[in-house]
Amino acid sequence: MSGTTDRTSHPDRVWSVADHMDDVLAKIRPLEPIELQLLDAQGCVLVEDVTVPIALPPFDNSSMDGYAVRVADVAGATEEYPAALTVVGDVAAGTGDLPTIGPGEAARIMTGAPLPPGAEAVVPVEWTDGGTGGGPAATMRAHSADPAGASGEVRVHRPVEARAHVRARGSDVTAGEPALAAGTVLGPPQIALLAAIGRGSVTVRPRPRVVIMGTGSELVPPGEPLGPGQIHDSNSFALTAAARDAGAIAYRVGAVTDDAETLRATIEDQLIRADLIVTSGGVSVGAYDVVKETLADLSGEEGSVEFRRLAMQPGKPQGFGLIGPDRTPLLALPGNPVSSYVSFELFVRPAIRTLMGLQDVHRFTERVRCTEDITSSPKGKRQFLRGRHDPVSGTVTPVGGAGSHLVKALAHANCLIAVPEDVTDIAAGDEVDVLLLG
Ligand SMILES: Nc1nc2c(c(=O)[nH]1)N[C@H]1C(S)=C(S)[C@@H](COP(=O)(O)OP(=O)(O)OC[C@H]3O[C@@H](n4cnc5c(N)ncnc54)[C@H](O)[C@@H]3O)O[C@H]1N2
Ligand code: MOO
Repeated sequence: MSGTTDRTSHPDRVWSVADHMDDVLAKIRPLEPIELQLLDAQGCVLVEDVTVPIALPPFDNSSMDGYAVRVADVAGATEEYPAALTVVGDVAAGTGDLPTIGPGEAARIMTGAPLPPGAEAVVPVEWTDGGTGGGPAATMRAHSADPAGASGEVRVHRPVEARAHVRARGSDVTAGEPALAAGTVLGPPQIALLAAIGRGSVTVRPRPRVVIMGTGSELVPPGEPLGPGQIHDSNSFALTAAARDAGAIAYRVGAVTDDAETLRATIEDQLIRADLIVTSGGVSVGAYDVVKETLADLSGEEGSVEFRRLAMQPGKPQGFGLIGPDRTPLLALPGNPVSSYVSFELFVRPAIRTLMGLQDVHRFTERVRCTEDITSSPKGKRQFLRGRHDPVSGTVTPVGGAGSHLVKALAHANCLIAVPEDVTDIAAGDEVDVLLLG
């Protein structure tokens, strides 16, 4: 993001979205790498170059259920004039004890089983009589139901070329070649490769542990009845879900009442398990805005949190600082539900992804045509309206209004429409930038 050069924190300063984001990201470092079990490393960034220790496949093996044969024995075979071979045994996947295939012999072989010595190719069972003495087989009989299938005679109906239906040793990877480079994000396919080459653990940057704290004496958890003046706590749930979605291990702390001592004690308790703390609510100018009241007073060993006004709507009031002995980053988001979510998308998500060591920390932005007029975006502020992006027509339609309490519209949006600071009106058909939320 570009930023202006004025970084002084004068209380009257109004921060641009870009400057606040730059300031947050400049003070956050990727977490130290640790060794994690493979599945715990999902979604993490690899910090080692992984080399293949063993060839894959480790041995020549069959790609079909069928018969391991010598090519000359089945040359010219047809259904009318089949090649009759003596079955000398079964080779199941996992077998180490292999029969040797001599002239005129075959072994029943299963997909993934090692090609036995002497065999040059595999004939699928469908090209044989399956040892029944009848017509073409559709399948093999289970060994448990017909142990005799591993012996007797099989009639082969078609010839095969050398190495047909054989997966060669090392045809996937060879020992010593690079498997994955440092910097790779471990998704399911990368975890497949690591497991296949025998890696049970890898060195990665861990997922950040993010503590999400709702604040406000009016808040009641969903599932409990509301008393007079109360509302359900939705922010701590939305932000916890968003933190998980960003890649974090998220811990939700139920709503803390508007009491400075309780808030201070709760934050102190949570610091032990947090790489990042996110609060919602209590950052404006009211008489009960205890997040601001409590955190603005921190000093010395406790660290510090600065409260700012941003040229942004929603999301004007924001707090950011480094607190506690480890200087844990804390982002204090405004309480209005849409404000807290939009603030998360713009500032917390990139912070989480920076802690993870990821390169792409921001949501993808696209420029698309707006289907409706947008009027009265506040001058001098970057407005983020909720929108429904249609990738087929390349358009976006605003959902709901600008109110930062409109949770339903948020739930029906799949993008944020960014209206620049110097723009107040957008006409239907004009192009706008959208941040894609999916
Ligand atoms: N006189 C002024 N008043 C306000 C200003 C201002 O500049 N001058 N700014 C407004 C803006 S913009 C915002 S945003 C809010 C921010 O307020 P707070 O961060 O102090 O948030 P609260 O007052 O605690 O709550 C605001 C609103 O959101 C509801 N809320 C809070 N937490 C939750 C939650 N976990 N789940 C669901 N809803 C929540 C709360 O009940 C309030 O309705 O300040 C404006 N005021
Ligand atoms: O900035 Mo507040 O976040 O507009 O509702």
